[in-house]
Amino acid sequence: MAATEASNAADEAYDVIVLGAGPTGENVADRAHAAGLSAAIVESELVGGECSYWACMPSKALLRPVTVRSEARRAPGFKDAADSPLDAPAVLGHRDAVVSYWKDDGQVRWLDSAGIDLVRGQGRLAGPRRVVVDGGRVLTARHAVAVCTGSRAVLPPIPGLAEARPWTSRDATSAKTVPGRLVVVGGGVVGVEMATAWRALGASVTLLVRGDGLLPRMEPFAGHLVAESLAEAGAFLRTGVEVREVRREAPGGPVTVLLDSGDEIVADELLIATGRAPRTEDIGLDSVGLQPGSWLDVDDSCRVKGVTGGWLYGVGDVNHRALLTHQGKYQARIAGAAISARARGVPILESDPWGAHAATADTRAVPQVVFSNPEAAAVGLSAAEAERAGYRIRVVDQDLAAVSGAYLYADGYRGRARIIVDLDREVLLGATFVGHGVAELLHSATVAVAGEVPVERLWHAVPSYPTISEVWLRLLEAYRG
Ligand SMILES: Cc1cc2nc3c(=O)[nH]c(=O)nc-3n(C[C@H](O)[C@H](O)[C@H](O)COP(=O)(O)OP(=O)(O)OC[C@H]3O[C@@H](n4cnc5c(N)ncnc54)[C@H](O)[C@@H]3O)c2cc1C
Ligand SMILES: NC(=O)c1ccc[n+]([C@@H]2O[C@H](COP(=O)([O-])OP(=O)(O)OC[C@H]3O[C@@H](n4cnc5c(N)ncnc54)[C@H](O)[C@@H]3O)[C@@H](O)[C@H]2O)c1
Repeated sequence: MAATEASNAADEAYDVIVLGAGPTGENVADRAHAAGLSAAIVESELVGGECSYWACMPSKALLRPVTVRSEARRAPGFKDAADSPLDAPAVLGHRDAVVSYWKDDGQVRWLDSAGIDLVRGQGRLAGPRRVVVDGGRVLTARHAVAVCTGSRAVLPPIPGLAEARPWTSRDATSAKTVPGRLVVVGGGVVGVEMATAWRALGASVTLLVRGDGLLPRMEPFAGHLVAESLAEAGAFLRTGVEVREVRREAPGGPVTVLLDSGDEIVADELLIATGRAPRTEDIGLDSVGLQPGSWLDVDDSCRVKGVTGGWLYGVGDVNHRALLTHQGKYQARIAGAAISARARGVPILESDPWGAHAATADTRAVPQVVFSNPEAAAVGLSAAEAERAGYRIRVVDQDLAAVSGAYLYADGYRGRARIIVDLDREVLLGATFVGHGVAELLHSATVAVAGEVPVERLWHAVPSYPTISEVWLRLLEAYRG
């Protein structure tokens, strides 16, 4: 259909059309509907998206028993009981239940109850404000189209890799049996979490990392502590290696991974966890003057730059601002508010930093928990990022094991905490915690960073005794001297 073709009587008109019913798309549609706009959401697979079926939910279902067992092993009275291997079929069965057996009835019911129309099929832009579903049904948007099509795993151009049919994150989160030997390529979040889970479920795991450590986007001590614990769990970690070639002679047979060093590793499965690409190659971006396959370049209200009329939004993974479910949902709340304000003709949007229509946290206060064993949790800038950005900073470190709450939490507790203080404003730019039980500690730091709470006021935020949160006190004492 020509990009300029006018809408006709058979077209279905909505105020807002959302492409992709992942966590982000669901929330854009919900916010639009809550503001009194009509909304349709187009989904080609399962309502709930990657997060619900092949990412956050199944991966955390696999990892939770790993953490529980590890903590139980450090609790007097439990050690022996927790020494036996994990019951892999039970863990995999629980994972299947957590993802509702890859059926989306529950999420569809939620869409119904929220008053959002679901259109099943592959959506493509066909010119301004127009979406064609599966090449037939035509939807038109009075105010906005929000592209929330997410991301998929990338396969690097390694000879023989595609032919070897490696696991991607989808296979690693949905596999029905435990491979005997698993090679994982990539030391980022997916690589670390999946190496942790499958090692604990009984696989012999070799983790191949190109750089010099794990979790390179976090403070270096996070990667060190997680690597130490993976090694103690029996995983093999090889840093500074590059995969040169991959061979699988027969489908389902063993796979051989050849390294630059000349070494060969033979395994039953190979997981490639080397990052993501946007799902924008076949959504008609060319019909509105954009490059198919590109990340969507958006402003702080998540409106795509350079599109005449300003009706196109890119929200969630697809804009590459922060590839996390909670940030996608946050962006959805901001974009939903901006769409409805613009639809009402509000003359000036609240687009200053931290305004209602600016996803400011995306650049200042992104929290992330890596559900490794131990957990690694961080928000805001690392020391290296703060220095690169030109801040005058002081880095304050504390041994988490020295806190009474940690001492009681687990025998032989190991962990570390760091805050980054902006010396000019005396507020926190970032914080990192590594150790058992720190996932739930992170939000305190997120409030401090996003709230730009002055250090002198944080001094009055008294942590309960004896909790791991008491590390806040130690950090502030060390800073104030
Ligand atoms: C293994 C793994 C674990 C993760 N764990 C976490 C975690 O613990 N915490 C966290 O915050 N983040 C986690 N993430 C990241 C998280 O999954 C993503 O940030 C999140 O799913 C992004 O949401 P989204 O709605 O933008 O995209 P998606 O969840 O990818 O949803 C996009 C939807 O769009 C649909 N779609 C695509 N193209 C079309 C089209 N043309 N027409 C119609 N529909 C279309 C897709 O079918 C999909 O349903 C993890 C990622 C991976 C890979
Ligand atoms: N708990 C969580 O919050 C969670 C869990 C999983 C994934 N995620 C999100 O999903 C996204 C994707 O995760 P990911 O781990 O795939 O990506 P990533 O970008 O975090 O890590 C990919 C790693 O692979 C390395 N790499 C790239 N090409 C390579 C190659 N050819 N050979 C070897 N190594 C190579 C990169 O240097 C990088 O360290 C992340 O942005 C993350 O935020 C979040």
